[in-house]
Amino acid sequence: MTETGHYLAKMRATAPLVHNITNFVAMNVMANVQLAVGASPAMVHALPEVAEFALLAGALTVNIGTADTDWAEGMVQAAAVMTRISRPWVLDPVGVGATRFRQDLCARLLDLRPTVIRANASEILALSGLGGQAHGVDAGDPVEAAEAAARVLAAQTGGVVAVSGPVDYVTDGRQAFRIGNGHALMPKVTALGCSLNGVIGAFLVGQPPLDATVAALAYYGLAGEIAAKEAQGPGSFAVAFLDALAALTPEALSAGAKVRAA
Ligand SMILES: Nc1ncnc2c1ncn2[C@@H]1O[C@H](COP(=O)(O)OP(=O)(O)OP(=O)(O)O)[C@@H](O)[C@H]1O
Ligand SMILES: Cc1ncsc1CCO
Ligand SMILES: [Mg+2]
Repeated sequence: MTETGHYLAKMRATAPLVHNITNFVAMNVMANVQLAVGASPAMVHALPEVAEFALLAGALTVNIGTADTDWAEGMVQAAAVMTRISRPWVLDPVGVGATRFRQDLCARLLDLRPTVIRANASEILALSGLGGQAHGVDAGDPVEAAEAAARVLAAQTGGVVAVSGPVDYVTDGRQAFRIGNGHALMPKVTALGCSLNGVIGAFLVGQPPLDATVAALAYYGLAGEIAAKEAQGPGSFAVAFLDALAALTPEALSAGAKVRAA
């Protein structure tokens, strides 16, 4: 694999416009994360304009965390546009195991073949129909428990599947990687998983999906490690994390990335 820093440098050089249909909890955090990494975020979900806006973006992210009926239609319309014009899009099936509405919406979105699915282990298990022990939107299963489900989903969609957790697992159904970067404070700040989708989306623009996703995860986790060194707890960590994302250089990423083939 090419060095991870290469993908960060290329993303920053293009400063891609990323269209996000995300949840109310994540909107502000995610936009700030995307600005910190060097991308250009736009949070657009209104049904009359969402498909039109998708045409402008280099990548789309779809997160079902606080969807309602109109948002769901907008997600399907925008994802259909991206698939039709061969641009990348990322699906985060937040809390998919919890309700019928989430399951039905995710089934429609899976049919549109997301370039990348990024979720915690419990969501990947639920999405593949294998169950899982979610606590609402939080994971209750270890990453290893979802690795086989991730491979099944990747084969089904033809895309990349990323399972986040203490050690992330990424596969396209043929190759797989584990990324050891990250810090235990990350799941203590809400919407950091959601915001990670936005970083993956930015890395996907004009770059190969599997390698771009691995690089985005290593970058995100390494920024978490750096931020944790000065944080007193989840509050100061959130602030330090934005600073670390902005300050990390491609060279430091290549040096600090903990990526191994699985
Ligand atoms: N225990 C941990 N140790 C180290 N890194 C972690 C740990 N848990 C999560 N991470 C990292 O946190 C980031 C977000 O992943 P996480 O699995 O928490 O997403 P999520 O459950 O979808 O979060 P949310 O729904 O709150 O947005 C990833 O970069 C992941 O590697
Ligand atoms: C807490 C929460 N509830 C719905 S979406 C969300 C953000 C983390 O997934
Ligand atoms: Mg999540």
